[in-house]
Amino acid sequence: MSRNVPDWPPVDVEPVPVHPKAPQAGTKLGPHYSECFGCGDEVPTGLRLQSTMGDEHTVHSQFTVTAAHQGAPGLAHGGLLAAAFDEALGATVGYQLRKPAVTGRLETDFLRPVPVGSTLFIVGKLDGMAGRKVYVSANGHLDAEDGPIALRARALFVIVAVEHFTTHGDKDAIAKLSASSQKRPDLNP
Ligand SMILES: CCCCCCCCCC(=O)SCCNC(=O)CCNC(=O)[C@H](O)C(C)(C)COP(=O)(O)OP(=O)(O)OC[C@H]1O[C@@H](n2cnc3c(N)ncnc32)[C@H](O)[C@@H]1OP(=O)(O)O
Repeated sequence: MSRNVPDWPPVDVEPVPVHPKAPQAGTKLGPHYSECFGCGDEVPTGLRLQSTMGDEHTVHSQFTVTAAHQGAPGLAHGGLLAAAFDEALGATVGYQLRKPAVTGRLETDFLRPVPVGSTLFIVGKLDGMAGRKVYVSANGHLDAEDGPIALRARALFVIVAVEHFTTHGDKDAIAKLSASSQKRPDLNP
């Protein structure tokens, strides 16, 4: 079945300026915040995505689907898969720009069912930037780096000031993020 996919990025973009201190290829990333639903190691019900820097400005993330992630019997819930991609795309942006950014728009194509027990190998890549807008996309391969693509996602992240998190979230957000970051000397060269 053919699918009409709109142009991407949808606007003229510049290359994304990767931060000179972005982690080297092969570096294991995250959790960027121990209480993050997507990657945190202190969230029993979290997705626990594990990410690694790849070559050519990519980030590779793995997400294993458990019984807690079901929608239909034996199959992953679609919204939860979108959450996993939000995390993987956010890591692709955040670790490479080293600037705070939030998801403005996220679109997901579900191409194959994702069974409980399977692992998605998600490869996120930076597609370009226009002002504060960062365009990023990812493919999710089923059960192997070169497995069939089960999901595709595209997102717009918007760079924000750090005050975004203290104003709208927790007044101690910066201290909490900093404390999580201090546990990761590999990310603070
Ligand atoms: C290492 C770190 C790893 C981190 C991983 C974390 C992964 C998880 C990431 C998340 O889930 S973040 C949480 C979910 N997202 C939010 O809660 C964001 C809520 N939305 C907002 O706070 C604001 O709407 C937002 C900051 C996105 C934008 O508000 P602003 O007032 O700062 O900017 P503005 O509205 O002027 O938009 C800036 C540009 O983006 C464009 N834009 C914003 N939202 C858009 C949208 N939905 N679609 C298309 N364009 C959009 C907007 O048109 C504009 O384009 P131009 O510069 O060309 O004028």
